Amino acid sequence: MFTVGLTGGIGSGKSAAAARFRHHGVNVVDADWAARVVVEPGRPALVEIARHFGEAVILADGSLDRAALRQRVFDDPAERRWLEQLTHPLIREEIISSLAVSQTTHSAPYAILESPLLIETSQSELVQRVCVVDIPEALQLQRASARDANSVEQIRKIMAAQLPRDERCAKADDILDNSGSLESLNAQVDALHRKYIQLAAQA
Ligand SMILES: CC(C)(COP(=O)(O)OP(=O)(O)OC[C@H]1O[C@@H](n2cnc3c(N)ncnc32)[C@H](O)[C@@H]1O)[C@@H](O)C(=O)NCCC(=O)NCCS
Ligand SMILES: Nc1ncnc2c1ncn2[C@@H]1O[C@H](COP(=O)(O)OP(=O)(O)OP(=O)(O)O)[C@@H](O)[C@H]1O
Repeated sequence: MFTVGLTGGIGSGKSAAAARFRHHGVNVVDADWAARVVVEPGRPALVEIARHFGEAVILADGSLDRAALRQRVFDDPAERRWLEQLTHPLIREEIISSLAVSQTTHSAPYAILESPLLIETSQSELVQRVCVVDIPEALQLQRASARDANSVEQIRKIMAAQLPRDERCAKADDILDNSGSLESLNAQVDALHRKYIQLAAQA
């Protein structure tokens, strides 16, 4: 099925845009969700993580202590790369399975892959078009820190591990400007939805 990649840095508004695409009956597959599934208790990747980082990243109930691992990997790029080489191939497989159900379960003629690291990884091979949710970096920092328990310092480190704004926008086929209101974002998504229906029909 024709698939559009929806990307943007942390706190840019991908989830907000994705919610509007879902409202139109589009199957939105979320890479952050896939990243959680592959490290659930009982999955081999969680055993590997515990072996590499130690029991300090495992909670009493046996699940991953995400805050502890976040601290470890965004403080040390080598540790982040280790985690990525383990999880990214698994995340990709999970995404492929979730995209496969689009045709049978959703009314829209195209699917969305929502991913913060679409352009940074081989996930870009899974899409025919790239849509970037764009906001100035200062606003990104402000919205992400208002939402998360993460400190401003930690969000800066996460942003540093992602593509710079200009490089991401340079790879975009379409750009959603989310520096304004949610109403403005929704109106832009509605226009893109109409465009993607046409593109899917031609594909
Ligand atoms: C380090 C982990 C455990 C922290 O979990 P936590 O629940 O705190 O954050 P969550 O997964 O919701 O991610 C929040 C945001 O951080 C950013 N982020 C996450 N991982 C990465 C990464 N490897 N590089 C750059 N940014 C990242 C994204 O913008 C994401 O939306 C988790 O992010 C993780 O497992 N990351 C590695 C897998 C990955 O690359 N996921 C990104 C989607 S493919
Ligand atoms: N246009 C807007 N006006 C005001 N607040 C907004 C707007 N768009 C999104 N937000 C808020 O900004 C925060 C980040 O948005 P959202 O969660 O959609 O970003 P995201 O790109 O999915 O982030 P992440 O990569 O961290 O998952 C949320 O608290 C959201 O409610």
